[in-house]
Amino acid sequence: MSLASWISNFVASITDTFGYVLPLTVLYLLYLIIRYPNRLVGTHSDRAYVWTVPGYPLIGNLVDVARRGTKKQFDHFLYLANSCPPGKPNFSWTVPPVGRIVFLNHPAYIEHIQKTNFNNYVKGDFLKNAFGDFIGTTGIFVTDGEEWKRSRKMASRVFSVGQFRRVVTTVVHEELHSVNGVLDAMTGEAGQGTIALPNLFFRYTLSSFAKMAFGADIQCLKPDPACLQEDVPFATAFDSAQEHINNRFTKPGWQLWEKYTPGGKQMVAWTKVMRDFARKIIDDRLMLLDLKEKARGEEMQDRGIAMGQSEAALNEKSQRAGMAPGDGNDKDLLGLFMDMTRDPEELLDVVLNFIIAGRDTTAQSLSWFFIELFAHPEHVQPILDEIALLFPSSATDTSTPNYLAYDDLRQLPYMQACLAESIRLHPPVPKNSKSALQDDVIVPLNSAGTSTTPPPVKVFKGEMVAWSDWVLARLPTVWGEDCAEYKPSRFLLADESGPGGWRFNSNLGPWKFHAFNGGPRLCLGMTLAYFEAMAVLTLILPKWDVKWAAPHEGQVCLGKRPPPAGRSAEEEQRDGWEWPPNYKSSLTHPCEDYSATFVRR
Ligand code: HEM
Repeated sequence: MSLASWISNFVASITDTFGYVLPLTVLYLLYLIIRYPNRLVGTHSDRAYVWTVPGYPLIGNLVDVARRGTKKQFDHFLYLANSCPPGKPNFSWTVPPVGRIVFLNHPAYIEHIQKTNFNNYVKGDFLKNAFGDFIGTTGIFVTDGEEWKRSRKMASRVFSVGQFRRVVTTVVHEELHSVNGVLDAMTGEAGQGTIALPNLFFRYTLSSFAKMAFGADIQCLKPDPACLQEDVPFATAFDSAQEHINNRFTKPGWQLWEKYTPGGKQMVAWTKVMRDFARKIIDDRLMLLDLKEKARGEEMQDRGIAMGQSEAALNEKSQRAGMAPGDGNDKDLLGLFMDMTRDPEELLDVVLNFIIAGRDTTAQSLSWFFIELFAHPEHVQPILDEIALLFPSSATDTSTPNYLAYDDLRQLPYMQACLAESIRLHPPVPKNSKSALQDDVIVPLNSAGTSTTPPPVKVFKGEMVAWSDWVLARLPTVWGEDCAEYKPSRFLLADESGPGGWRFNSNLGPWKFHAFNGGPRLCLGMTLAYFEAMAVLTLILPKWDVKWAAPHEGQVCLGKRPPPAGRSAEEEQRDGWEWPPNYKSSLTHPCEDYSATFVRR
């Protein structure tokens, strides 16, 4: 029998048995598997420019993403970045429903995305959907185009006014008073005590932020250590919802999943607690404003009546709510935004967007700062010397707390460098992405603006580009061979006229030190974040010697990594760990909570 007649007999026997549909489907599947052997069906392969990380036929890298979850992925990104073949520093993977994601591993590409061709790269629906139920769909974080421009314009005005600066200073000093009270009571007469430090910082930033944003005291930080044990429903709901959203990014089809699982129902409940809380504050404030305006109107009509007791009472109420009497000086964020819009839903989104932007980021930076300081105690004395220049009495009298003024930030370059270096290594926004509106070739320019090293990258319409500041901080091509070392000197310039002979090095620019983003969407709260963090450090460091708590002192971050080799159980119990022995290795959040021992100086 010839080959042709054998094939025709074979096909005939198959179609006789199964009809046409099944064999054609199988053939089509085979074709798809051959066409997409290691990537998601329907995605582009761009072998010329980018290394495609091998995945499974038709589903791409889905298994990898689901298996690693959010916390283990950064090590893997770094591993992949270091595994890229020569000449192709970027890699891509494909995941449903997003499609192809191109991971960029050099600041020059990010500059192209966030500045040179800014309009082509948007946050897109993926992000809006993931965050929408939590912080709304109209806030600065999730919007693009004209909608984002409007939010940005409003927010920039707020950040540039002196009123906001005054409110920030007053609020931060109030919170420092509480932090000081907690630590004083905790160290007590013995002059020593142990505390869950990140918990304190999360409360410090949340409490400050609620006051700055709404003029509301949510009672999560008081000058009493007992407050650290109290549950704050708004904060609990906020934390839980935020963690839940993080997981959405590694769960394709999460919308469907959430419809039928308890996790989805919980998310609805958390969102309700949070939004109801914020909505009530906004409604009350809008009502007050209406009343005030009405009272003023009546006063205009009938001078002498409205200026009586009722106006005084309104002023008192409004002051308590964070608004200033009379001419409206010293307004909080909400007060300033209310000058621009009175739409309660829009105001709600504005405020929640700001809380998400400003609270965790600063608290995490502080938590990591101390972890680095425990590992590098040689930086403590230069910081103390610098504080002593600003607060001369602090070297001898540690009973009076230091309250840093907003305008004195520049007087602490060494401290700022230590903080910036820890933010570089542990960026609070460790990864980010954008969607391409049109096909594009990213042609990175060198400093002369001419040639193209690293090589160009092609991006197709609808694809995502992503980067990780955590990974970039650990690439020798970006920060040199000592990239993984904690070296605040990267952020210091010798300057005879500067405090302690230093000046903070801001010449690195937003693309190399990219933790605060760059281009038109540069973080609006950078100075505020430095102020909040440096103010609390100026209070704590001269007054207490802070150490990683030993297990017998109540370390809560135990068992997460092995103790150093060669130490007996008794020694470990007595001395604690030289923690973290391998803290440099990886994880973005090694320990959400850890304990620190404070010893009165
Ligand atoms: C160490 C602290 C902080 C870090 C590392 C940080 C970092 C960032 C980053 C990476 C972005 C870009 C996010 C994105 O586009 O997805 C961003 C945006 C933003 N940040 Fe910060 N941030 C910090 C603190 C703050 C604070 C205290 C505020 C005050 C409210 C703030 C306000 C904002 C706002 C409003 C945006 C949106 C800008 C826009 O899209 O136009 N940030 N920040």
